[in-house]
Amino acid sequence: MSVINNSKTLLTRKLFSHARPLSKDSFVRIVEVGPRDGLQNEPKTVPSDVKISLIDRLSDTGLKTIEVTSFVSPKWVPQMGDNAAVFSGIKRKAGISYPVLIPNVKGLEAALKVEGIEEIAVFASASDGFSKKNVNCTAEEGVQRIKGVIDAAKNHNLRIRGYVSCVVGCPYDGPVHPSSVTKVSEALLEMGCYEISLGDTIGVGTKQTVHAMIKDLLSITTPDKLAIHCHDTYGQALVNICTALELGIRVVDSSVSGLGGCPYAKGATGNASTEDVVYMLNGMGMNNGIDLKKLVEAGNYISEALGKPTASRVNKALYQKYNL
Ligand SMILES: CC(C)(COP(=O)([O-])OP(=O)([O-])OC[C@H]1O[C@@H](n2cnc3c(N)ncnc32)[C@H](O)[C@@H]1OP(=O)([O-])[O-])[C@@H](O)C(=O)NCCC(=O)NCCSC(=O)C[C@@](C)(O)CC(=O)[O-]
Repeated sequence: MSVINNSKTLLTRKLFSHARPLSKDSFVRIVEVGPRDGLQNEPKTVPSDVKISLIDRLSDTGLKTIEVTSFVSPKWVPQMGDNAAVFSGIKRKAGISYPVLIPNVKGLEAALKVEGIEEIAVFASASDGFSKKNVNCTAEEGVQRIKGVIDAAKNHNLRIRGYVSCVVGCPYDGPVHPSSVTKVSEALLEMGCYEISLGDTIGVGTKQTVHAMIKDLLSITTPDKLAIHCHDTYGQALVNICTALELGIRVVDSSVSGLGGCPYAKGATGNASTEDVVYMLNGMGMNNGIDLKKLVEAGNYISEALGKPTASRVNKALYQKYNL
């Protein structure tokens, strides 16, 4: 289906024109996690060429960071079993970082065999319950395992991003105290992560709990070392992202078409959709460098490939209503 035709150009310009001239300070970097966080939870195998085509489309939208895949055990997450083929198949563009998620040294070794991997992401949990289900060890053991990965990665000059999951609530342990998040984040920063992405894995956070969690972190670090990663299970993702922006965070993780969820976090839905985040940022006058129309097209591509409706409200409104 043609996404745009000439007769609709005027309408399109109107719809996509709300970005205002912005100060440098207001730039927000979006980390697109759809190809990894988004697809890892899909029950049916997504063909590698579909994943590659999605990433190539995303590379044309203006995104500066696209998480491509994970090198986790295929026994645990079969959907990511084609990691090397997917990474090798994409057309990498200059100026875009393509991190991959790494759980252990074995995963790092596998990633190092693939040409072109320059950035990795490691992941820990602020709660024991989720850590045990997700990586088969306690949160503390998980941090020690990550240390091994980071020490080895440093020998290869890789950039290392850190995730902390369950930053406000755990599906197994319940509410998570901010101090647990601060403790794990501090350890990862000290080990050499350039940034910590704060994952509300099951989307239970509210303005108040997310605010308290970030405030606690700001006693040991600065907002430029933090990113926010919200799942939208309870419809709070955009509010929680705004809360992070108000506290000075300028990196937002999101997932095209609102794909996603973690196979080991029961009931968790997808991330905040990248289309919704970009629309919101544009409306707030916060520059992000992303072409919303191309993003909507990428979102529509993957929704059609998966045979399910988009979870993005903005995608629905712009694509389906106006047939762009
Ligand atoms: C960490 C382990 C491996 C421990 O799993 P384990 O079973 O304790 O590990 P193991 O060392 O006993 O290995 C089991 C088997 O897996 C193999 N194996 C072991 N490691 C690898 C590897 N890297 N690549 C390929 N194969 C591997 C290993 O060789 C062995 O194979 P076997 O001998 O039975 O044939 C496992 O628990 C795992 O892979 N977990 C990952 C789960 C996952 O991917 N979860 C989703 C990502 S996290 C997330 O989504 C949250 C986030 C980041 O988005 C932020 C947020 O939203 O909060």
